[in-house]
Amino acid sequence: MSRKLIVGNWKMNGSLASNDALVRELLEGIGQPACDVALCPPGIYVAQLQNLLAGSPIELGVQNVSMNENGAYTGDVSAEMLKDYGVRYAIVGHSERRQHQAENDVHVALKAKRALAAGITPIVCVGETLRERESGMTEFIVKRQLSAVIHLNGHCISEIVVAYEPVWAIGTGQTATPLQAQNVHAVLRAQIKAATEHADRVRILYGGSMNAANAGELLSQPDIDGGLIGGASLKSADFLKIIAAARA
Ligand SMILES: O=C[C@H](O)COP(=O)(O)O
Repeated sequence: MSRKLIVGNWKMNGSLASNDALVRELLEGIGQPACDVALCPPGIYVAQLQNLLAGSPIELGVQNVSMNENGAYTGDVSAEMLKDYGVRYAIVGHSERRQHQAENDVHVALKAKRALAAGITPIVCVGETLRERESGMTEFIVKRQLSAVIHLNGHCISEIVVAYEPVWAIGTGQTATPLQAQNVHAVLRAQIKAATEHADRVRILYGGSMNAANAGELLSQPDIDGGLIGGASLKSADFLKIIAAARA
């Protein structure tokens, strides 16, 4: 497996001043990381982050991308526009967008397609709610979510990143155990293997209350290739510790 990938998803947090301070602290402490690292600020700060991260080992990502090409889509930002700003990754299908913006599997698959067409790597989020887990539907839900993306993107599937984010673990402090996460990652890995002979290129990240204390054990699981970090990515010391825990 290739280098691990650690992605900070700032969600709707930050300001010009606090972004500047956080990125400077990260750049002072990061050295030569043993993994790939990216930050996904709110879209309005993409230009600021492009400048702050220039020439650094940290790449730029975004939290969303339009499912449409340029045109009459008020309020949308296209993958082509994001590419203009040096964006390397786009999170698609985060559960907060599925829940609050009514995004469905088809929207997510289209967003992944637009990102790939623009040369941006989509980070496709999948994950079950607590009720779905308790009903024994975890495998069915994550496979359904990923299969929509596979169906629309065909052989390009080897170019995506997948993030398994159990909804019940996001922002709750209730992390999936390493075994719970590994079991779902193994299911996703098998699904990707059935879709492409290049499945080994696809990194599967874990997200959901990953922090400096639990990152090492989660990242040591055979099918966990990195992390998608929310709250802990807003604190430079914590995020740097997670980066340090991510060795190939
Ligand atoms: O995108 C990140 C995930 O939603 C995880 O967020 P969290 O680390 O705050 O639980």
